[in-house]
Amino acid sequence: MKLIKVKDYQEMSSVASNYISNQVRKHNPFTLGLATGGTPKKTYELLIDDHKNNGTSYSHVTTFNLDEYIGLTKEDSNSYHYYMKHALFKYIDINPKNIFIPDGLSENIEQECAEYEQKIRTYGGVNLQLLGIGANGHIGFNEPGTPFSSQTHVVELTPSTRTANARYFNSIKHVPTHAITMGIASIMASKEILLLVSGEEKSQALKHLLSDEAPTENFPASILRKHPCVTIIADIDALKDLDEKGVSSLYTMLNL
Ligand SMILES: N[C@@H]1[C@@H](O)[C@H](O)[C@@H](COP(=O)(O)O)O[C@@H]1O
Repeated sequence: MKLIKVKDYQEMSSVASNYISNQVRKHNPFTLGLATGGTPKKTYELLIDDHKNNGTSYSHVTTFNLDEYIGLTKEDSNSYHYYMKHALFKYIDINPKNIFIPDGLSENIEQECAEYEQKIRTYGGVNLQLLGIGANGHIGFNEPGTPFSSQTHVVELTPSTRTANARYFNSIKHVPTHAITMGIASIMASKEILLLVSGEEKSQALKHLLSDEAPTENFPASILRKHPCVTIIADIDALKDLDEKGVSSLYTMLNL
C-alpha cells in the first residue's frame, strides 16, 4: 500500500486528478470506477480542466459508479446520477452509453444488482477504482458488518451515514434509508484502488485503516490492506492522529 501525504484538499485533488488522467491517457480501453460525496468533487473539477486544457479524451473510457440511493429519480439533485452528470460527465467527451450507475428506481432491485455486477465483468472488471471513506469505515455504501464476500447489493444506511449525508439534503427526513452499492468483493476485484482522504473528521477512520490489525467486517475499509495495489492520498488534517511511527511498515509513505 502506498500512502501519499499531501498538504490539503486542493493538493489531494490535484495529485488524484493527475493520477487518473495519466492512466486514462495510457490505457485504451479503460474502465474507471467512480465515487461520489464531497471528497472527489474537486478531483472531478480538475479532470474537467485537464480535458479542456490538455485534451485528455474519455472516448475510450467506461465508468461504473459505486452506488446510488434507492428512491431518488435521476433528476433529483441528491441522486448520484445527478451528481455525476453535473460534476463530471456533461463536461467531458465520454460516450453516455459507457456510463453505468446503479438504478435506484428499478422495479426489480435484486435483478438490478445482479445485472450491475455482471456488467462490470462483461467489461473485464474495473481498472482503477476511485474511493472515499466514511467516518465509520464504510466504502461505497458498505456499512460496518457487511460481509467481505458481498457483491452489488441493497443496504440499509446507518443513522451515522444518513446524518453525515444530511448536509446535502433539506433535512435528515429526506435522506433515503436504503441504497444500492457495489459490494466489498466487487470493490476488491478492481485491479487498482485510489483512496482519497481529507479532513479531520476522517482522521480516526484513517488511523484505523492504517493500523496493522487483521481486517474486520466491523470496519469495511480494513479489507483494503489485503488488496495488492492501493494508493491512499491523504492530507495533513486526515493524518493528524498518526505520526510517521504510527504508520505501519506495510505502507510506503511518500511526502509531496
Ligand atoms: N456513498 C458515499 C461514499 O462513496 C463516500 O465515499 C462517503 C464519504 O463521503 P464524503 O466524501 O462526502 O465525506 O460517503 C458516502 O456515503
